[in-house]
Amino acid sequence: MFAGRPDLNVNNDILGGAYGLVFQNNSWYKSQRRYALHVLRDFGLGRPILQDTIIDQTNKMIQLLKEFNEEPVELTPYFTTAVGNVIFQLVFGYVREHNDKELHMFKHNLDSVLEMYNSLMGMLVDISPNFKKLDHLLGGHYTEGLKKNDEILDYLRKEIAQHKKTIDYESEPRDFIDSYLQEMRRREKTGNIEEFTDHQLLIAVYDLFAAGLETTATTSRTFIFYMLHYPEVQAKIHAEIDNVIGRESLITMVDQARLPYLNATIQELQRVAVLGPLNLIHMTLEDVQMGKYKIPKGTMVVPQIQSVHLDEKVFSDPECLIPERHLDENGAFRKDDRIMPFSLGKRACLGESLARMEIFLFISYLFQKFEFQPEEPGKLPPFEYSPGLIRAPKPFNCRVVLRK
Ligand code: HEM
Repeated sequence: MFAGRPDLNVNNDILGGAYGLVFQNNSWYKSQRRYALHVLRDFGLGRPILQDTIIDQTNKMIQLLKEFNEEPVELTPYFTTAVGNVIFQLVFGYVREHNDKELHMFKHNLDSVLEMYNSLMGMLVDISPNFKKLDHLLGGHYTEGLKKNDEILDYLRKEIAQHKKTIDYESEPRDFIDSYLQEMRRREKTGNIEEFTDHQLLIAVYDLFAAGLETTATTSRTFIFYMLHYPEVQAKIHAEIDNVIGRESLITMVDQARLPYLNATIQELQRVAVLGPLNLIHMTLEDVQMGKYKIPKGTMVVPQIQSVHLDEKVFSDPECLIPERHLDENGAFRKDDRIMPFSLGKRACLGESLARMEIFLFISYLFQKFEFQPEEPGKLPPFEYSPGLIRAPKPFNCRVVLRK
């Protein structure tokens, strides 16, 4: 009933209409969602390509951070490279170097487009496209955002064209684009193309970056932010990793169940950090009766995750990070369904398993090797956030100290 998405005018400008995996047409979202989930499962579980990429990217990040020799560093670009490369691997079948200009330009362009959604002009355009005529009076950000959007689309079109030249339709797919092209070919043969078109592929790929990059990178960076504020929690994570895994051993997803304190801290972080306070907009697909209220079909609904995560009736001291609340009396991890950073229901995050794998592996490896300290003793980064749909701590420096 709540599984629809509104038809936003901004999406006509950015995505050419209701396509992709986030804002796609409400009558066929299920088939696209199912297909994307199938591909993610294939690369994540069927063949552990993504786990290998995450571990490789984390090791590269560790090498780069060592080079700072404990001098202050801002971590955003390192998480951008690592998370960006996991999506590059998934979608394009290759990764980029840390200092690769195109990867960071790609992320910069995506940030500009996400800002458009949140801008005053973005909201006005949703009321009427005519407001675009006033963009120059408000600084021209909307027009600028559309230029960046064109650059992203051009980049993705080039990648898809390259895949079309090099794909082997009979072999295992190399990545998401190959899988999708093979599905299109199968459907062509049966005369059943439906919504599996070039444009849908383009926007689906776009959405994997738009939905998967900033979210995962910011969650990981916010984890470090909180560990600066809670050194006693950091010390317990170190102790658990030392006892269970050791300082040198490889960590894989099999080890996750052996690290209850780390799992509890990640769950608690995802509760307290409220990465997406306003979630994504939903729309009712039919009339809904909720108690005494009737919500007509086609109403926009904005679920507010923080109304649960930060409700003191649900969690005592809701603003404090207390991993122990997710451990039972034997120290075993308790998953809490009231904590829903990936949302709920038919439109819940499509990349949840991938994101969970990334966060677990990044964090476990980084804390196996490093202690994270404030830039100066006692100089903690303030709880201040950059404006936007995603609640991201403002950039902060920290010292990355190799554990002896
Ligand atoms: C920590 C990381 C992440 C968080 C917290 C997160 C959270 C969310 C949330 C709250 C939604 C909205 C669900 C709703 O409307 O009810 C969403 C949707 C979505 N996410 Fe994620 N996400 C993360 C990572 C990822 C990754 C890695 C990918 C894929 C590469 C991804 C792909 C998507 C897609 C495609 C949707 C739209 C689903 C639909 O409309 O059916 N996300 N995510």
